[in-house]
Amino acid sequence: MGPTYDLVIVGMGSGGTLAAEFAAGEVGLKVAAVERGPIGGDCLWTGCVPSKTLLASARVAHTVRTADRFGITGGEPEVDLDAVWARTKDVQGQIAATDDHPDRFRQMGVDVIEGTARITGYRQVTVTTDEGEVQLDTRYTLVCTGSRPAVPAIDGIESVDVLTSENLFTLERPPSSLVMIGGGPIATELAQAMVRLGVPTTVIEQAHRLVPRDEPELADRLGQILREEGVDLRLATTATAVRRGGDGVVVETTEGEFTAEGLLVATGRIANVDDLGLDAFGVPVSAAGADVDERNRTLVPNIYVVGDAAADRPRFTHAAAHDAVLAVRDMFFPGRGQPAHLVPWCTFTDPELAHAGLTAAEARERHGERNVTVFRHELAENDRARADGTTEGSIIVVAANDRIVGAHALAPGAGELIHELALAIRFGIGVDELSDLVHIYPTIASGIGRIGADRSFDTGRKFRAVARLSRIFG
Ligand SMILES: Cc1cc2nc3c(=O)[nH]c(=O)nc-3n(C[C@H](O)[C@H](O)[C@H](O)COP(=O)(O)OP(=O)(O)OC[C@H]3O[C@@H](n4cnc5c(N)ncnc54)[C@H](O)[C@@H]3O)c2cc1C
Ligand SMILES: NC(=O)c1ccc[n+]([C@@H]2O[C@H](COP(=O)([O-])OP(=O)(O)OC[C@H]3O[C@@H](n4cnc5c(N)ncnc54)[C@H](O)[C@@H]3O)[C@@H](O)[C@H]2O)c1
Repeated sequence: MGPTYDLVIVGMGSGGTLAAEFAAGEVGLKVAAVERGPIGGDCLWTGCVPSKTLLASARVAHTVRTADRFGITGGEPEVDLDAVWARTKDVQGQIAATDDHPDRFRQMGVDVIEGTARITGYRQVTVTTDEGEVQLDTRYTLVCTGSRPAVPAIDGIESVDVLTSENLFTLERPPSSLVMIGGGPIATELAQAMVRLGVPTTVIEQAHRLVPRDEPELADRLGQILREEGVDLRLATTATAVRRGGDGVVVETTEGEFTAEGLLVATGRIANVDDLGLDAFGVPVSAAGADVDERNRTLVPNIYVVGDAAADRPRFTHAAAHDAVLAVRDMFFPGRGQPAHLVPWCTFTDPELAHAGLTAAEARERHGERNVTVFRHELAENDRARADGTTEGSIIVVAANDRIVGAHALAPGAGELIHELALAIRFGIGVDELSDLVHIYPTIASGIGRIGADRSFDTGRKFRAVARLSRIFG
């Protein structure tokens, strides 16, 4: 007799839920899915959903605060933090009751098992449930166990209550002031949200800019915007010690001391692979995750690892979801489906900062200085941005040998408009061709068309100049 299951999925977050939907709902495989907490994972409970919900409330507060700019009487908004926090829980509840409800997966034919899984054989997963241990025999195992916040070993950190993305959203209300250690996307989004909601916030980042993986010029401008909104941004500053004091927490840094009621740490992640037992079967694991190739295969042919649990993979919901479906395709329809060539991302501040492909510096390093051209559109010259009063930002397009290899936007809705440029990178489109698409006026994205139009005008001019010279000298 063969194994009971075609596929056992460990972890029902961004990767696991999509894999279950595809494997059971679309392909009709016999699937078991093990989850030790509520379905939805980091994205629903501690990540994307609560942070974006918070940012939405913060945007409203900011609009009220700055309404005068639009000829409407505004003023300092009265923010009910309990209600703001309750709203995030409400939105989470709506998703948990619909898209991420266990019964939705059961209706697809998935055996949803509540418990903690371990890999106990090449084709076996053991689950510890409230009722005892259950052994699942399976042809394939897909591990999507996610990651958790890494709390750095700063002197004294164990002596204070540390907030992270895991517990911030479970509070009834946030502290009255915050120091954040780390200036990656988590702290950057939360710092703007907090300050707009009236919670004084200091950000301590050891690098010279926020979101250091993004296009430096745009990251610097975002930092400037956050400063103007009131974030006490301390760049090139490292937290060295933490202690109780001043009715809260004192953070000692290389640039002085900072005090607040609460301390939030967002200094990166640790993959949830340490106690899975993967290493016993020859799969190397570390804090970065389990070793996988570009198709998320481990050294064990029937065990795949995707999402935040995989080492050196982009840590985003969309990346986990794409890789999870690709892994199932690979298991049951080998060779079908493409690994993600390009994973764009966006930091959902206001304005948003979106990223696809190479930064200008990365392009120069890869393609050579003289083969790289950087094109830009300033929102200050964009009619829609003028009308909306959102002229702070730019769209930057990086081309190498006339093909687009990178795109970066600091703009309202940058996370939406970056897709067009990501597609251009994916299919090797040239900057000239951007103007082949008639862009809707007035949109921010029309700036992309303008980059293309200016470029083809430029190319045409150069072409005509060369033709003229060759007529004269040829
Ligand atoms: C504050 C914050 C904001 C974010 N914002 C964004 C955003 O805007 N956009 C974006 O794309 N990404 C965002 N992310 C990142 C995103 O949340 C993660 O990249 C994504 O959720 C990873 O998906 P995953 O499937 O790998 O893991 P998860 O979705 O975390 O799922 C892992 C699941 O596995 C379960 N599990 C773990 N171990 C076991 C075990 N042994 N047995 C059974 N179950 C187990 C866990 O309980 C969990 O449910 C954000 C993250 C944070 C923290
Ligand atoms: N909008 C989004 O897509 C989004 C939003 C939030 C998080 N995420 C995902 O979650 C991941 C984790 O985010 P994150 O912000 O925790 O991590 P991160 O690794 O991206 O950033 C951590 C930052 O902390 C700094 N740091 C580390 N130790 C420090 C110290 N002792 N003192 C001062 N600074 C220190 C680092 O220089 C770094 O910039 C991200 O990489 C991203 O993949 C995505």
